[in-house]
Amino acid sequence: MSLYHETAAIVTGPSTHGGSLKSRIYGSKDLKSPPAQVYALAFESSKWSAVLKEVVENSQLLQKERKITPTLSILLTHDLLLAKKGIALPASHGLRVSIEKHKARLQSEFTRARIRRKCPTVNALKAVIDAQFGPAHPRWIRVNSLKSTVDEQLDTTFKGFEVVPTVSEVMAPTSASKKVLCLDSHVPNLIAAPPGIDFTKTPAYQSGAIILQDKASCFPAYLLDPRPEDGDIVDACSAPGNKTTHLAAILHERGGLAAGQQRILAFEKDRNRAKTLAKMVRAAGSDKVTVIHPGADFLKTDPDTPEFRAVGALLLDPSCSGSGIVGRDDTPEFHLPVSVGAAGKVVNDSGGSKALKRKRAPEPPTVVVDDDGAETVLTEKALQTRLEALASFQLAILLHAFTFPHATRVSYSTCSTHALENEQVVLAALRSPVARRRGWRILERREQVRGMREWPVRGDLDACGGGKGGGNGGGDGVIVPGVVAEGCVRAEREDGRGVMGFFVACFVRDGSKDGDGNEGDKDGDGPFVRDAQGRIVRGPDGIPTLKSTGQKVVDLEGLEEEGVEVRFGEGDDGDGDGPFERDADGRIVRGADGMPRLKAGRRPDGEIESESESEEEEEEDENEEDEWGGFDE
Ligand SMILES: C[S@@+](CC[C@H](N)C(=O)[O-])C[C@H]1O[C@@H](n2cnc3c(N)ncnc32)[C@H](O)[C@@H]1O
Repeated sequence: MSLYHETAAIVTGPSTHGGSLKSRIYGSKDLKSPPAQVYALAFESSKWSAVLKEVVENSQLLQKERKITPTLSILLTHDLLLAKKGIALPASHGLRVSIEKHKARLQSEFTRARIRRKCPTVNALKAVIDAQFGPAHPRWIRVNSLKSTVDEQLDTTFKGFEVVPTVSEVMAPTSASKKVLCLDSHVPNLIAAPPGIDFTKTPAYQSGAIILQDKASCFPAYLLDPRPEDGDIVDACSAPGNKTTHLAAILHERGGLAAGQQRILAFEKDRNRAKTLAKMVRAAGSDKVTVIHPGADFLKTDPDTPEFRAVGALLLDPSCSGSGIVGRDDTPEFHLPVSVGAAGKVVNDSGGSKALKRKRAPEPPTVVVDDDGAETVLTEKALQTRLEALASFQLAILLHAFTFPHATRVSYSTCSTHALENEQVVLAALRSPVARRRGWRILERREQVRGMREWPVRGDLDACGGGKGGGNGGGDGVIVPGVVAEGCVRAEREDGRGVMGFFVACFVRDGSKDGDGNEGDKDGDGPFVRDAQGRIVRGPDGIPTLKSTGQKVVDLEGLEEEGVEVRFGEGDDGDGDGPFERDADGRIVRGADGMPRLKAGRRPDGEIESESESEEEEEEDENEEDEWGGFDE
């Protein structure tokens, strides 16, 4: 069966699977054509079917070609007039021959339909159709403060754009390809532009001055609110690096990086994804302050290792079900053309105009998305099992972060809409022995940075145990559901705010409990010795000194014996230019994984590097540059 017959059968046939168009297609065991192709054809043809119905009826195609059913006529006309590659059938295939015979007539009816809609070009008509049916989602652009400023971008990349006050004006169908933008009122340095404008070819995008990143995905680093006094910051699950680079931008603005006080320690378990992370970090200009641990499982790190003694804050964005980013499946109505036969009878292959769109009955979410964006349709039971496994992994990451000796802030986020991965993980973490022992509590709404405090969509009260009340969000063992729910931040797809589905919460503690080394922090400004400006004092080796002991937090001499990985963004050694190899221009030389190379051929993992190995890495590194396709959202 051809792609067109299979798609027509899905579009018109009775649904045995129920649920959305996507789950019906991906759940069908009988399809011979690739499900993605069937879905794209069904969805796109539905979007265009109101226009194509006119084209087919006015060209009298159905009267002339009796073998083409009304459903097939829409699918074929769509590909003939709108698909880049035309009809996906061999040139001699009967269906292709039947439709291509009428190309000139169909084309001229299409032009008439376009003019009736007052669209001067096909692209203008496409923009109108996309705006009607495309996701109501602006293009979110984060100006990377490591490389540029909002003002600079308004004068260059966005020159000629009209600044409008609300994101709904940017998302309005009439704005689809208009030069309008909105400066976000919650997240600093964030701009919303219409989805129809492609920024990936702009110099700003290519140089890393702007990064395409959904607004909700900017919440974790912003809510974590890292400051110079927090010391080193861990990003536990980093690739592709949107939040890692956002952390760097925030720290840069606060002067922590300029003073060389802080590093970002970025973990990524998957080595391939760590390569993407390294590219993104380099392109965003934050490579000098970011130490990437490629292939490293954050859960296997030992928080008591001297390398982590200066870690004051952690950002946790672990793998999740991805239900917040599942593509919209709000399938448009499929308009069928009507053909009047010789006897004046209406000919129709499915009994009149049929809506593809199922009633929006509550249906269990059945699609999950992995870290690489691959979608899987699951039964409700399988979904529940998957969510439980994810939730226990997410909780493990959170509880591990709670044990870092000097950590006082931890953000936890997912792009999932399921309470099981969100509020319930937060509650379980607050109830955990380590949270109680070390005084971890939720960062209450009133304590959050302005933009997050003012963001109106909060956690699910029922999922937090219901009820309302004052009090606090943990810490001394008292967990008040209303406080926890208000402390949690949610983002909902399709609520008119133009964001993806997302969840974030931040945990804090005062750092004086549990004999964790902070007892020397009597003045409340953290565990390290500071200069008159309040900056952490580091020795020539870049290591801070603890107030409590007067000793450096890392005993470098002892490290090698202990087999500890020593990795610094920047540092000094005997000859004053740091421990890493540098090129003729003084730039740090990095391996294929983005890690700086230690001098004397010593790799950060402590092994001696052979010459041939190092050449291979360089070659690989060059190839990677070629593959760099820009930032992902
Ligand atoms: C949701 S993605 C992170 C997205 C990233 N924070 C960003 O904003 O670009 C989760 C990442 O965590 C990684 N990961 C999962 N488990 C991990 C672990 N135990 N240790 C380190 N990385 C892990 C996955 O490979 C994946 O790349």
